[in-house]
Amino acid sequence: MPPPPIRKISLEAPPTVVHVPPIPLNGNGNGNGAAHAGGVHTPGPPSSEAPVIERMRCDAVTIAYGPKVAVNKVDLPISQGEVLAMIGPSGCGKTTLLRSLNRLTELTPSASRGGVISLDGHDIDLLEVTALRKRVSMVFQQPNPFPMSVFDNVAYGLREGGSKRPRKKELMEPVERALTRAGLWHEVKDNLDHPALRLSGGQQQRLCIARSLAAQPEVLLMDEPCSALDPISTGKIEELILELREQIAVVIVTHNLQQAQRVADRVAFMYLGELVEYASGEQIFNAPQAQRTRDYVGGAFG
Ligand SMILES: Nc1ncnc2c1ncn2[C@@H]1O[C@H](COP(=O)(O)OP(=O)(O)OP(=O)(O)O)[C@@H](O)[C@H]1O
Repeated sequence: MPPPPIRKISLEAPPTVVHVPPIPLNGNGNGNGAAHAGGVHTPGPPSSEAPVIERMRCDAVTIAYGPKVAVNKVDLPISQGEVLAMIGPSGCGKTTLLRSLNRLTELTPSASRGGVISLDGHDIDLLEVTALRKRVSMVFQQPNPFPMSVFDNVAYGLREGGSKRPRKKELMEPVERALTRAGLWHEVKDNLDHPALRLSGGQQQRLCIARSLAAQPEVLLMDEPCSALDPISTGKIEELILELREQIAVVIVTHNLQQAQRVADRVAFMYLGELVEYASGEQIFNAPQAQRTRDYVGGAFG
């Protein structure tokens, strides 16, 4: 698909666009500099000092719906070993950018994209799309379990694509592992044959995460995963996010700035399709560089 024409978005006051510096792989192995040094930003460091490894990268990514540019020339690294939160007011392009990471934007006929998105150095446009979506998996705002049993929901990703259909017995161990990683095993282990739709909203969302994890993704994209959940379920998902970041790259879109403070090592603040500031959570919430970021995290606009 040809890249869309790069149009200047008209802004009353153009935001300061901060170019993304390369992530330093520093001595403490988490690439965060002072991100964990204290202040309001409190995600615990990965327990095993997991190294930060860049898995994906956006270079000059522009996405338009017809003539309307929704994301404008965004450069962004996405790394395993830390959680990236995308924040910004409604309509600033967070979801559009997130969905482009596993080419879900292609499902919207009017959408076109320019720039390059790479996964482990390979242009995702050159990858087979089903394989890409297994490697870069998405959890949506509303839990969307399939109308089948708890077990079959998680086994779905394992059964897909293989030349031979594995037996239920062979699937039990990977299903248990995925449900355990999603923090749901103990709540459902005696009811694996029950319909998934009978689970609570929070359990359904963790089931969807387990279904994604069963396919062993390298990147997990989460679009407002807690917006439909109560505080206890939200807390469980946030704990899970912090555990997962050691093994995979996690990107979360959230409107909830407290949530971003709790879980994010890195934060990308977007405004009107531009990446205004990309920095550690510590910097974004305690010492933002751009006036627009200061206004947003300070609550001057939402
Ligand atoms: N399918 C679509 N067709 C046309 N325009 C779209 C489509 N989806 C999104 N847009 C537009 O693209 C821009 C960015 O939308 P997007 O949903 O990515 O923003 P967002 O920051 O995720 O917003 P929110 O926080 O409200 O979910 C908006 O102006 C929106 O109206």
